[in-house]
Amino acid sequence: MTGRVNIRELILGILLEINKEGQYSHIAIRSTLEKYQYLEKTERAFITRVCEGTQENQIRIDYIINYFSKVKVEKMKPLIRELLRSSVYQLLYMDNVPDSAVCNEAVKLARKKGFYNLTGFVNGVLRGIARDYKKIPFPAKEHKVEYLSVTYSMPVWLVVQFIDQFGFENTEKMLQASMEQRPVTVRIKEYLTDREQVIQSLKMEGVKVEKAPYVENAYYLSGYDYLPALTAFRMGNIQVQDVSSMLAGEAASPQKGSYVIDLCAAPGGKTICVADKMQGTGLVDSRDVSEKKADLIRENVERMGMANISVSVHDATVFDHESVEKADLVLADVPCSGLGAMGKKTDIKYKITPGKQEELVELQRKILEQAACYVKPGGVLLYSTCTVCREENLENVLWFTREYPYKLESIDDFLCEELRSETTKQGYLQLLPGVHKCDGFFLARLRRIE
Ligand SMILES: C[S@@+](CC[C@H](N)C(=O)[O-])C[C@H]1O[C@@H](n2cnc3c(N)ncnc32)[C@H](O)[C@@H]1O
Repeated sequence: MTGRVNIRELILGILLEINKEGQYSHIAIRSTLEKYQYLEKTERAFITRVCEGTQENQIRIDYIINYFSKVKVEKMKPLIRELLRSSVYQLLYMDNVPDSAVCNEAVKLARKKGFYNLTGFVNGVLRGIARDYKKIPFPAKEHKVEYLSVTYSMPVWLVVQFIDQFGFENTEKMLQASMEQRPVTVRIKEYLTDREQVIQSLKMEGVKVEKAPYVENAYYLSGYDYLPALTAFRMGNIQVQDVSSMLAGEAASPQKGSYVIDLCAAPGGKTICVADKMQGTGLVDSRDVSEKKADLIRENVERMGMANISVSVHDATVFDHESVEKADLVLADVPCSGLGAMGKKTDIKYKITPGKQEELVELQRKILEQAACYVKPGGVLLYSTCTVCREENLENVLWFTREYPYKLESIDDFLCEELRSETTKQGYLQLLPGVHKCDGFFLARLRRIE
């Protein structure tokens, strides 16, 4: 590794930024990598892997450290805590890094950062773990909450909520799935696009293309270096989107010529999907809360070559007189806790708290209140989130149907046989990672009755 900078010191800096200063992990990692652009590819990969892995497995790693250390993790100096965490990750999850190197580097770094009196402590804890890791008594399966929390590094309050809502078995499937890697999923554009030709072009560039489940034009891609460099991407024939999100477009299923308002649209996934389904007709009025977000939509709309989309900045919690009873279809793909995609965003599970969840429910209902006014009588409101929490999903929809003149209507006609169930007949679908073959997601189709 290069002598110019200590890679493990950079990792320490990133982890402190995330856990002490509350930064999102992908932002902290990205800004460090941008700052040190001269690093070699292997060094960049090492930094990303250790930071993401340490974050993802933090609760389990802390359990291990606490077993070997008299001072508990939460009482440690932040720098020593992050140093131990990232070193334990390397010891236990990275076979190609020798244990002695991990321990020596950690001791050197503790000394460099001025913690001379703690070098013996750091050394003792790490060598103890390297030697006796197999002796740790991890929680047994009978202790359901602790077992799931430590095995899958999931905060206890979320484990309790999940078991209550989905039962133990489904919760374990969800948590297991959240730790597995899945290939990137893309939607191949429908309108004026020859799907077979797009697949051929991807294959010719060495990409492995596999059919993804549930949606006709959903595919898994792997084996490429840089997705934006692929011809199919540059030509606007494919759009990165999880199958769960594509299902919102399926359930929305707009008529040709419709006027659609997408209230929370960035980066534009569902906007594009719905506009594509209208085959160049009608208009999708695509909105988000800031200019920065609107630009993200514009970038994607332009690349995909969609003419029936207009993009603007609008706060969905603020009433818009101009839109009253104008839309055939309103999409309310609201901000949410994002726990359906916790496998992709490793720190989401630590950032959300019961208080933040309550605030989100309030925001979601505020957006729904406005959305209710924009749908024409007889029109459709499609509510969706990328989370699994009942409070943000079914409970919001049931509240909405009590307060506003809407009723849930069956989505069975828009879904493949495999996804149809009692709830889809009633008008909603809760997807769970590990139970379904996609991210966690919720969608409900509501018809305005007066
Ligand atoms: C789940 S994401 C939307 C994803 C998007 N529909 C797609 O398919 O690509 C939620 C969006 O809500 C936006 N948002 C948050 N608060 C908002 C508000 N008050 N008004 C409008 N949009 C808001 C966020 O900026 C974010 O882009």
